Amino acid sequence: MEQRYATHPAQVPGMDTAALRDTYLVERVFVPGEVTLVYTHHDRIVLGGAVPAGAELALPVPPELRSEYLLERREVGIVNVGGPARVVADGETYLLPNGACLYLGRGTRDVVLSDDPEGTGPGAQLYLFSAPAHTTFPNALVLPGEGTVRELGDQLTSNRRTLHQYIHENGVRSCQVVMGVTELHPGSMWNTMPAHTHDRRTECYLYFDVPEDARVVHLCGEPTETRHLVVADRQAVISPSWSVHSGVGTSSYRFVWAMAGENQRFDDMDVVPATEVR
Ligand SMILES: O=C(O)C(=O)C[C@H](O)C(=O)CO
Ligand SMILES: [Zn+2]
Repeated sequence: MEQRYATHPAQVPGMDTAALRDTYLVERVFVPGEVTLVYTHHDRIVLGGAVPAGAELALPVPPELRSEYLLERREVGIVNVGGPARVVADGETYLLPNGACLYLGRGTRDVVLSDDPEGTGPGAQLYLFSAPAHTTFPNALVLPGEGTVRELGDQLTSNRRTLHQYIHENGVRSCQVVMGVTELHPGSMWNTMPAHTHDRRTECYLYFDVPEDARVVHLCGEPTETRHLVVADRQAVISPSWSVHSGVGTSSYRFVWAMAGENQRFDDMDVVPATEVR
């Protein structure tokens, strides 16, 4: 499993584009027929993707975790960003249409990922976001639109968007993971502007439904020492607790946001007025 070690904000000014991308961007999340996992030491998050491509994929247990199975001491949030999926967890079957979110708690041992055999169209693409878990919460499936919905932004500021909270304090309960999906309305391009940081949590974004010829310019770094990453469809960004995480696309898109750390309070964020960003 690829490992990304924790970074200090003072390292960023010395990073060129390649170093920024090697450190904070995960370019190949979805590989047909595989489960890919990346371990970041920022809050010991494991993120990755599973593309069954007609096969059945078991959640792997990377030797670096020194566990009997992936969720022995962990929990995972899964969002399907592809075609209809099926997840069988310790014998329980969950069917995930595009946009659905499944939470699997600590102690869930046998997890098998596949395309929904009754599904049609493209194959499943499951985004995985895992954090250490100190206790067990029940497995739970949330279908698109069933979570807590927030309507944000305005067309006039090109950031009109719908934010779906799935795993959070007032939704599906978990130890650390907070997870949801934000969709930009047609013609809106900016997410998370004004930007913010939250020193209590690391946050990762997986951008998806980015047209093939489009890109998202993702703003990162400390508020007064920003850098950017040019992100393509189905690529993920690791945002340390001290980093802003905002993006503007050359087209509208969706993204999965997911956090882990000290608390699970979604609104616990330190907003940075656009006038103060450098
Ligand atoms: O578009 C947005 O705004 C978001 O999706 C914000 C993220 O959920 C986030 O950064 C929460 O801390
Ligand atoms: Zn955030």
